[in-house]
Amino acid sequence: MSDASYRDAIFSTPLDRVARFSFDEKVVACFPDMIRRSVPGYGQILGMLSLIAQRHLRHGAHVYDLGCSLGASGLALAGTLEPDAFRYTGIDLSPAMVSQARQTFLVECSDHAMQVEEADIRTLEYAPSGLIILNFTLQFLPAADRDALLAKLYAALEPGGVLILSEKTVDADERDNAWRVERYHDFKRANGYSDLEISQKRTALENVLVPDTLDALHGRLAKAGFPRSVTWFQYLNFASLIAFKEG
Ligand SMILES: C[S@@+](CC[C@H](N)C(=O)[O-])C[C@H]1O[C@@H](n2cnc3c(N)ncnc32)[C@H](O)[C@@H]1O
Ligand SMILES: O=C(O)C(=O)C[C@]1(C(=O)O)C=C[C@@H](O)C=C1
Repeated sequence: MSDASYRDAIFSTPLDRVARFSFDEKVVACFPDMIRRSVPGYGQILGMLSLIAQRHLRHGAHVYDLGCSLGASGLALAGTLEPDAFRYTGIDLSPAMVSQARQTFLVECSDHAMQVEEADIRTLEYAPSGLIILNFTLQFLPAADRDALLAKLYAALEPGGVLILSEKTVDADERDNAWRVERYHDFKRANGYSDLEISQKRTALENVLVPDTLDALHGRLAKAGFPRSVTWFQYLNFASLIAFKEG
C-alpha cells in the first residue's frame, strides 16, 4: 500500500478559495501519509485492533470496517490473524478509495477473505457480525444521522460482539479544548506540516468533519443499546472507544 502513496502536499500552496475536504483521487494518492501525520496514535490504534480482535472475535466471524478508506484496519487484521479467523468487508463511499483498497488486498493478502464494497454506511443492509470498526468515519456523517447508524450496528452485532469507534473529539470546556487543539497543531508541525497547510486544512474540514465530545460519543452508544462502552485510547483530541454487546 505504502509504495503507491505520495507525501501529502494538498494544502501546501496558498489557495484562493479552499474547497470543502473530500475523499477524491488527490487525497487517495497521499492518504496513508496524510492519516499517519495527522492522526495522533493512528499506528497504535491499528496495532491494538488486532489484539482486541484476538480477545473478542469468535473464530470465523464476520468483520465490517466502515469508511475503510484504503483498508488499513483490514491489513492490520490480516497481518496478525490466520486466514480462517475472520471474514472482512470494508465499506466506503469513495470510488477511488474502494478501487485502491481492492487492489491492495489482492496484492497483500489474497489468502484471506477480504471484500470491499462501494456503499453508504447509512443505508447498507448489515449482515450479522462479531466486530464492527468505525475508525474516523462517524465524524464525517451529519450529526442527525449518527444515532440511527449506531442503532443499526448494535442490531447487526452478534451477542458478545464489539464495536470499535475512533474519532476526533472536541472538549466541552473551551480552555481545555483550545489547549488540546494548540498541542494538536504542534503535533502536525512536528510531523512536517506548515502553518499554511494546517490552517487551510482546518478551513476545508469546517462543517465537513464535525467532532462530538467524548461524553456525547458514550451517550450515543448507550442510546443505540450498548450496555457498556470504554475509552481505551486517548491522545490529545483523538480517542478510541470500545462498545460491548451483551453475550
Ligand atoms: C478518515 S477516513 C477513514 C480512515 C480509515 N477508517 C482508516 O483507518 O484508515 C473516512 C472515510 O469514510 C468514508 N465515508 C464518509 N462518509 C461515508 C458514508 N456515508 N458511507 C461510507 N463511507 C463514508 C470516506 O470516503 C473516507 O474514506
Ligand atoms: O487533519 C486533521 O485535522 C484531521 O482531523 C485528520 C483527519 C481525520 O481525523 O479524519 C482528517 C481528514 C483525513 O481524512 C485524515 C485525518
